[in-house]
Amino acid sequence: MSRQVKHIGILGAGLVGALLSIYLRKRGYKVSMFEKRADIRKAGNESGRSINLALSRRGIKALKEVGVFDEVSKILLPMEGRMMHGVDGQLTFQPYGKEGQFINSVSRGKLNEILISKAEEVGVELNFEHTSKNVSLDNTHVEFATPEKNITHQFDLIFGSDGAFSQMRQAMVGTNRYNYEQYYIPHGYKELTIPPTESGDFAIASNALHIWPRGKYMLIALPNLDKSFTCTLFFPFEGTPSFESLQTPEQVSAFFSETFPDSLEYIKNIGEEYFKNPTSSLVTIKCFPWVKNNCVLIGDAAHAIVPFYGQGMNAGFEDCFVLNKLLEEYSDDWDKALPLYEEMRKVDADAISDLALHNFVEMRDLVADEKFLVQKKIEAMLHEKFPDQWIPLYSMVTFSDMRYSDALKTGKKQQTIMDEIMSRPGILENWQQLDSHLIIDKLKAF
Ligand SMILES: NC(=O)C1=CN([C@@H]2O[C@H](COP(=O)(O)OP(=O)(O)OC[C@H]3O[C@@H](n4cnc5c(N)ncnc54)[C@H](OP(=O)(O)O)[C@@H]3O)[C@@H](O)[C@H]2O)C=CC1
Ligand SMILES: Nc1ccccc1C(=O)C[C@H](N)C(=O)O
Repeated sequence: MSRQVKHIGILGAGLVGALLSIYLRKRGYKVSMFEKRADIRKAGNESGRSINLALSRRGIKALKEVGVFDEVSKILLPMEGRMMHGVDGQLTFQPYGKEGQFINSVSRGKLNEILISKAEEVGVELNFEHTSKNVSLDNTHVEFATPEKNITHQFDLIFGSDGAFSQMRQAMVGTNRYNYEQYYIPHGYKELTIPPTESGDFAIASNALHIWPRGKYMLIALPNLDKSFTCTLFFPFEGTPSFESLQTPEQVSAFFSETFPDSLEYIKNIGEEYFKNPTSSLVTIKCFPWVKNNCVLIGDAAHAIVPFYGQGMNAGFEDCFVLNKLLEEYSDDWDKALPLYEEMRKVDADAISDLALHNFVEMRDLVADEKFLVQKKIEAMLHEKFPDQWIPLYSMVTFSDMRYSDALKTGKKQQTIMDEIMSRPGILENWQQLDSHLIIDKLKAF
């Protein structure tokens, strides 16, 4: 029987749920959104475990489509490249793309507030402090726990945008022949802060994403609107050094002065700061299908990825954009749109999931290697000369909207060619003499 959809329920008013609600309301549906937390516009959002987000092309495109980008643009801080901090305090800058291309540091809380306000403005029914407890995949209803009582609501269609530990996905996992996989990396993360200087300025350059790459782990810092930086230490849970091996303020202090010495000029009282915030874990989750009867997963609920490419939110926003395009194309025939949505997005989510895991190695290790930085320069040179024929992988992912799966495929071909080039003797000194036409021909023939 075909789906007749009038009333849609959305579980989770995080970034993806809130954006999705705007899309669907604008298409004319009655949309009710339910969020476990209190309204962040009133309650604030101080979790002490918030990695700053990097909004880029895909996310921006999805925000523009529903007319919310102008508002969002006011809270963005452009980052034009990576600023690497050596142990000796030496700084090396690596641009992300061509001149004028950048990614945007943005606070999750502030962005979420804008999206929720927009959802309210377009007529989405908002329900806070509603935790979905029981999703009936067969009857399309949900039981919610609220501070007063439990209540059940019935819908024509329900989206689970309730994040990495989705309650709706939990219900799906319990069904026959459901595929589910989760993987915790050996590292966790801890938030630290670089406050503004006494004169109220940024302590370090605000137009870059700062990295202290140290091989097996790293510290990063992204700028905030109040001129502070949110730093994140990505560090193994076990071994030496690790979260386990640093137990006292003295140990932390000694470790930081040895490993990230210049950071101590900016992070005040690291011994105390370190123990203020919790240590959180990092998980990759893959599952399929994303659609069961009239229940649909989207965003992190469908594909939780590690944060290292800065693409989790962009990918979730792109889910909304793609779904909306399919609904447009098939005149809101959900029976046609939903199978295509899950088929297309699953392949792309798997691709960005793998890319994100690899970008951790790039950020914590490769960016400290001269050879890697020269490879980036060669690829930038090729892109400059042949803008449509050689697009570096980072640019395909971040500054284009080609499918993640296509970017991954092309990136692998390019890497094979670059591996051979980088193995040539003297390449570090002579790279500017490379015959770029020959390289492009190789890629075409691949
Ligand atoms: N920078 C960071 O620290 C984080 C970034 N993100 C980014 O956001 C992107 C998009 O995330 P998105 O898919 O929207 O997921 P999110 O985790 O941002 O949002 C899900 C929302 O649903 C809430 N929720 C969870 N369970 C229930 C439930 N049973 N009933 C009702 N509400 C529930 C969550 O509350 P609660 O959070 O209390 O579980 C949260 O507010 C991610 O890919 C990632 O890039 C996401 C999380 C952290
Ligand atoms: N937002 C982040 C959060 C955590 C870790 C990395 C990011 C990034 O954005 C990395 C950036 N894309 C980079 O490749 O340098």
